[in-house]
Amino acid sequence: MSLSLILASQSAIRAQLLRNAGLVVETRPARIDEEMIRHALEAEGANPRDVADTLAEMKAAKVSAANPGVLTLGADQVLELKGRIFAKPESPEEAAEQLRALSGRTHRLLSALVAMRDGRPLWRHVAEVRLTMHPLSDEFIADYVARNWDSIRHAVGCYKLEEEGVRLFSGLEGDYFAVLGLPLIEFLNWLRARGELTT
Ligand SMILES: Nc1nc2c(ncn2[C@@H]2O[C@H](COP(=O)(O)OP(=O)(O)OP(=O)(O)O)[C@@H](O)[C@H]2O)c(=O)[nH]1
Repeated sequence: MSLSLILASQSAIRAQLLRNAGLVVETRPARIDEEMIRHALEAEGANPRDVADTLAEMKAAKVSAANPGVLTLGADQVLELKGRIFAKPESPEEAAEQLRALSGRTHRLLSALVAMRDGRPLWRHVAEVRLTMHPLSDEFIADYVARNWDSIRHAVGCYKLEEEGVRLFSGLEGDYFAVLGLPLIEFLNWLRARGELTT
């Protein structure tokens, strides 16, 4: 019998990664006001890691409370460049501006996952990935965004590593799954240690 869980996320790739691993996943997006919470946390001086962890926990908590007894996951990603936090782009222009800022530099992606049951945190992990972009011309950026906007609009970094976005990078230190949306290996290790996975 495969493990069943609720994923408190609208992220299609997060659900796909968990299903590809053989888990039975029901998605229930948490729909919290991430921007308001992120700004409040930053105003209190929270660092990007804590912002991602807190948002992931809040998403899990909201959905877990409404689904008693069911293992519920909340996830969040924060992109940080030189202390500045980036969120998902609202427009192609914003995506181009963000990619110009990331071009030729190394940024951090903090990918948080929190597991809860009945509103109680059982496990949490924040993976850090350092991604180095090679220098991109403004012309390439404009063309890349025009061709990929419908896809990259759903990604915090304005790129999808499993698609053409891989071409933007000259280096990556960390976990591929954490870039896509969640630290999958660490989560499966925890499930296995609890005896909730047979392999
Ligand atoms: N497919 C893909 N998605 C990416 C990549 N990098 C970041 N993302 C997505 O960017 C989004 C980060 O924004 P979040 O606020 O954490 O999540 P969300 O999509 O708003 O969904 P919620 O969990 O409901 O908040 C997630 O959906 C990630 O899966 C990537 O390389 N590939």
